[in-house]
Amino acid sequence: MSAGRTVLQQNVASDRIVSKYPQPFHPDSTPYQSLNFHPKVKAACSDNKTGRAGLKICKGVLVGDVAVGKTSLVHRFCHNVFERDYKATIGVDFEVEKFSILSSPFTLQLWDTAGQERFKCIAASYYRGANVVIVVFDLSDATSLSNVEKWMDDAYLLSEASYETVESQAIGVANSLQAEYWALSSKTGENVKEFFFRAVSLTFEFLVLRELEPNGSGESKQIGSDLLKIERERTEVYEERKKKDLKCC
Ligand SMILES: Nc1nc2c(ncn2[C@@H]2O[C@H](COP(=O)(O)OP(=O)(O)OP(=O)(O)O)[C@@H](O)[C@H]2O)c(=O)[nH]1
Repeated sequence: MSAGRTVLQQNVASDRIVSKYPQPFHPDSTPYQSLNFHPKVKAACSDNKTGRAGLKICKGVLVGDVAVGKTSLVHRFCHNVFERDYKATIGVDFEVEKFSILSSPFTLQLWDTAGQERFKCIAASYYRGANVVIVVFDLSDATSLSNVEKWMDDAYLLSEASYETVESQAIGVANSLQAEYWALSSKTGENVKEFFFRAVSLTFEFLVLRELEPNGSGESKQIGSDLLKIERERTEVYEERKKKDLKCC
């Protein structure tokens, strides 16, 4: 936790409190159209005698091409710093951020994976059990967008395109993957907090709803599991490829 942040009860910093449903980057850039937390989630959190909405942890994994800005994004959000000099991630880095969402504690584990080809196999093992997968690309590098689909194991190639064209294509890619798109800058900090608040709140809502289901932790097909579904498919394809050879570390 950065020095200078006010720390409240349960070790949650004052700037990690979510009381309103964070909105998407753009209404067209998300499959999640709710404007508010689910009424059941609100009710469970306001009447938390059962403790059902308490002590939740979620796992978020950042993936994407080499040097697209995964580490910078994590450092901007977790420590409010930006480093101009590129230092390659070796293997995987790990951060923990504590939130209070609708007055319930919620912990986000962030796994920042390396984009370099030689670390891909290591990164794949960290995807398992992820509640949210964040695929990062560089808006100034159309190739890194075309590789988003490689990361999600879908074939879709982009030609040379302007920033606006890349962005509208990115929204299309996100829509086709049932994922949500955000443009942000780790350099200036623009949209970084909004993005993580959104990601952690959607995951929180999903986990609370899943717990409120009659049979407890039944498999739901909403938010987190969509992301998990994509990831599971990705991991399955990866496992298949691994069997067929592929130079793996
Ligand atoms: N202008 C600008 N530069 C950025 C931004 N985010 C990252 N960078 C720069 O991009 C370079 C790569 O950033 P990293 O965060 O290390 O990239 P990465 O994806 O973690 O790299 P690997 O872990 O090796 O895959 C660095 O020189 C950063 O300063 C951004 O939002 N704007």
